[in-house]
Amino acid sequence: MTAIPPCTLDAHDIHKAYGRHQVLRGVDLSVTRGQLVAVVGENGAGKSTLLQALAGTLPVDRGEIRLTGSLGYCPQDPVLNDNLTAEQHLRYFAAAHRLPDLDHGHALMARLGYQQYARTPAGHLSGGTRQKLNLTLALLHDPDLLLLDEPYQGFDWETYLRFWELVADLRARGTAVVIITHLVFEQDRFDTLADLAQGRLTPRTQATEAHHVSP
Ligand SMILES: Nc1ncnc2c1ncn2[C@@H]1O[C@H](COP(=O)(O)OP(=O)(O)OP(=O)(O)O)[C@@H](O)[C@H]1O
Repeated sequence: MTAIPPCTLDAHDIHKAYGRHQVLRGVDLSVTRGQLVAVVGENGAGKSTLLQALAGTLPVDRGEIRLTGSLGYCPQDPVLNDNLTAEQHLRYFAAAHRLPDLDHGHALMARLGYQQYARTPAGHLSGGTRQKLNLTLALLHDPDLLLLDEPYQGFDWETYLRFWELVADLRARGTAVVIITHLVFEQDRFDTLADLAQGRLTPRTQATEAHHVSP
């Protein structure tokens, strides 16, 4: 009998309230290697709350989250030190992840097209470039699971297309990716659309022919 590969992420019965405002009311989500999952839902539905909970940056009130492997998390608002350059951010994060060099970081910078800003303090970067750096930092250690909260806000069209090429490569190598998105036109790109409403997540499996839609 073939063994079923373990889920990269397995979240069960997640509850989270802010005071008396119950935002998550029993969310279940399983993500396997190479799976690309979209989390959709209205403004205020709790998508960012869910991603923060999955990333472990927000304690939950109830439920269980199991993660196999390493995690990369790209929050909605870049968490950068305005006084450090893009290059210095790479250096700090590389040290934190005990990476031997910055080669991967430099490759990501080049791929996302902002290497000319390597020596610019983050406080002087444009919103889109800050977002590119945010994404680079989440990808630096080549995580097994990537959680992205509206990662392409502020990206120009060229960068947006490069972003999707990058995601396709990651997925082909087995990275599991969860993305919060509001863009209806791109929803065919995902294996699964998971709808967050009334504090619960309802997954819808996409048609298989939709996997390789060109930009
Ligand atoms: N730290 C907080 N304290 C209190 N309430 C919060 C906090 N963070 C979020 N909320 C509330 O929880 C609800 C869910 O917020 P969240 O940001 O998770 O929604 P979202 O689906 O990501 O929204 P959007 O699509 O607008 O980004 C909202 O009503 C929001 O006001």
